[in-house]
Amino acid sequence: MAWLTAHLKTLFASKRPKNPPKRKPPTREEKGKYRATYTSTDNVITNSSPFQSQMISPKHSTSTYSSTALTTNSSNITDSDLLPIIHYSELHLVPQILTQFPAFYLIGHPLPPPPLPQAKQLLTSSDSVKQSLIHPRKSTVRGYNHSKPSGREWWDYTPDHGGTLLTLEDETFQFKTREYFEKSIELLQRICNEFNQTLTENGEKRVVIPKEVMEDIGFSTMRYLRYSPTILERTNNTPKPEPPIASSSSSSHSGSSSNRKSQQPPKEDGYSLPRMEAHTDHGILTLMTATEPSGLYVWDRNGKIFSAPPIDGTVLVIAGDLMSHFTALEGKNIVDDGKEAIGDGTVLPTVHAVVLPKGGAERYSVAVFLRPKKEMVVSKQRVKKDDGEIGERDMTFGRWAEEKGQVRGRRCWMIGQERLSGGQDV
Ligand SMILES: O=C(O)CCC(=O)C(=O)O
Ligand SMILES: [Fe+2]
Repeated sequence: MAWLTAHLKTLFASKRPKNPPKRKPPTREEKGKYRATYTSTDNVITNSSPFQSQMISPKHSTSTYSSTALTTNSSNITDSDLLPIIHYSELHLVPQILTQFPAFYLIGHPLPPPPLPQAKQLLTSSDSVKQSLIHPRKSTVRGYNHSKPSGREWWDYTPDHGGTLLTLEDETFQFKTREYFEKSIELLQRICNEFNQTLTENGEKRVVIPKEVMEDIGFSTMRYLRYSPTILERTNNTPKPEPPIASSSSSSHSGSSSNRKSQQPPKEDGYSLPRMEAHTDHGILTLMTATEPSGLYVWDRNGKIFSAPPIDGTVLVIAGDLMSHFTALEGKNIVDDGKEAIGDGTVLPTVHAVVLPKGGAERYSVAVFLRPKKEMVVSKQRVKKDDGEIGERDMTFGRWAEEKGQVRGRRCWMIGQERLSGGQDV
């Protein structure tokens, strides 16, 4: 496992990609062009959007879209930290965009409205209903789960058996859930296909993402999440100072201090706001949508943070761990070669976290995870054989996920960002 820890460190300790794409600051003319396109052409994004992210329209050259994002090296969140928005008709831009941005919004897509009402319906069901949706073997990726100290609960869809297991007995709920899941997976598979359209030097298409990802839903799933101050439970392990001697005799009942502690209202100090710790997703791609208030943040490979609020009509797409395996430099693998395997076209997994803003409102979100079968080989790993020769061993998706799970702090691969994760696993 040392290899994995070392690998995680090299991936994210690197401040810059090995061959960072050269980006020139936008000229005044380019900036003007960007504004003109934004307001006058596609008219898809309106100024009513509270977050005016950049639109990558069919008329844009790829050199234009980095204009606002390259103006600062700071990891502070500023107004100019905007994620790109691309149109469904421009999916071919995705392989390049994901090397330059940790996420993008997709507009003009064929998905039905996001099943946020269904997320609310399920996650505000009675406790007995929720208990009945817990997986018999307590799987945390199937059925209902909660994490009270993090103020969130979630439910993972089970696609097998037409989505009829561990679900609500409600036809509309089941229909809308299955429909959104299936259409989202199709969309993510289409995006994957774009990675296989790049030509090699011989003019052949380079298969970056295994074909079976496009043909099989594998271990894909969809998650409904609810973040709420009412779920939060104060679990501060810091021992409380002993009560003063004078009063201790009268209050020496055992457990009184912890009782007092649990009666305290949750303190809104960033560690006790509803949240999900910084992490990367195991799979290939994740599609997300949420209600306000948002609280979703993504990091790029240089440690720069982008806020990723919901924007009407769009979905947000981020990269999972497997994208870095699939898009590593030819002949290298990220497990053994670390930074050396990262080239201009390598997509790193997107570190992301949710922290609800202070104020008490709830947040619902839907995340669709494109994941292969557990047995799918995602890369080769070099091993020293008994006779001293170097051989290769298959790294399957299942093994990757399992070994990542054994690394302490596994979900926060980003060195130096421990504060957001609270240094804890989830
Ligand atoms: O709630 C969200 O928006 C993010 C959920 C997420 O990152 C996850 O479930 O892995
Ligand atoms: Fe995630």
